[in-house]
Amino acid sequence: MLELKNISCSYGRMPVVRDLTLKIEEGSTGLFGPNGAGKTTIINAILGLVSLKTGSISFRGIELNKLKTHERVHLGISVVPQERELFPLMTVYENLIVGGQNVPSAREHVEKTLEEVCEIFPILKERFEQKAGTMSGGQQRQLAVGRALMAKPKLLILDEPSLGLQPSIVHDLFTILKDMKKDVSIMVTEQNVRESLRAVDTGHIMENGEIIITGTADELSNNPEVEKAYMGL
Ligand SMILES: Nc1ncnc2c1ncn2[C@@H]1O[C@H](COP(=O)(O)OP(=O)(O)OP(=O)(O)O)[C@@H](O)[C@H]1O
Repeated sequence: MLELKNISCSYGRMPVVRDLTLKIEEGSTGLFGPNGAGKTTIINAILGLVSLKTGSISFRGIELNKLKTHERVHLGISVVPQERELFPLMTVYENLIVGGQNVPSAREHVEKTLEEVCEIFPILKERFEQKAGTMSGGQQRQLAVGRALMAKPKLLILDEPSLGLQPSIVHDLFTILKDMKKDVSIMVTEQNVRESLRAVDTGHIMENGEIIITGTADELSNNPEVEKAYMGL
């Protein structure tokens, strides 16, 4: 579905992603690693917001390197950024509708997609008239995911969705993501390896801009190195 081939990115002279190769299949994948490992930079490179020093990225067989960000989004890549970036003064309903307007192929299905999103996140329907900025952190995260889904993506990328949420809410969110992967492929970056391994099929552990371990969720859960370094044991 998504293939990153030997990509490198830097900020000025500082290399941040180093000759990284990564293949993301349909289903769900986790990209794990500590603060500063380069996870967000990879997402920005996929969107074309950070340029590649070397390598190439392709999505469903189409090379992205020369495409603008909105063209990449139109191909079916939707990102939920770390900071959520909702429109806080607009209502929940308006935020969702805006999410469905960005991609031409999603526009004609807005009403149906809205129903589907509200089935996944019933709280959003209850709060349609509420201003997004007045909702709790967990509800705002659900809205951010819901808004991204309104674009009917083929690949949904979530950048550290657990950030700033209390553990019970994180648990619920990953349960929802686990169910959602039947309909849309998911790539999630996380520092919270333990929770996210419940929701993904495969995972990649990053350190210093490189992938150091790859495996299925089971393999990573049972890998003593992963347990020691990333699961607080
Ligand atoms: N715009 C920027 N300019 C300069 N350096 C940056 C910029 N953005 C990120 N960096 C640096 O690049 C490195 C990788 O950052 P990145 O945000 O990709 O990591 P991350 O794995 O997503 O971590 P986090 O959990 O903090 O989001 C870090 O050392 C960071 O300080």
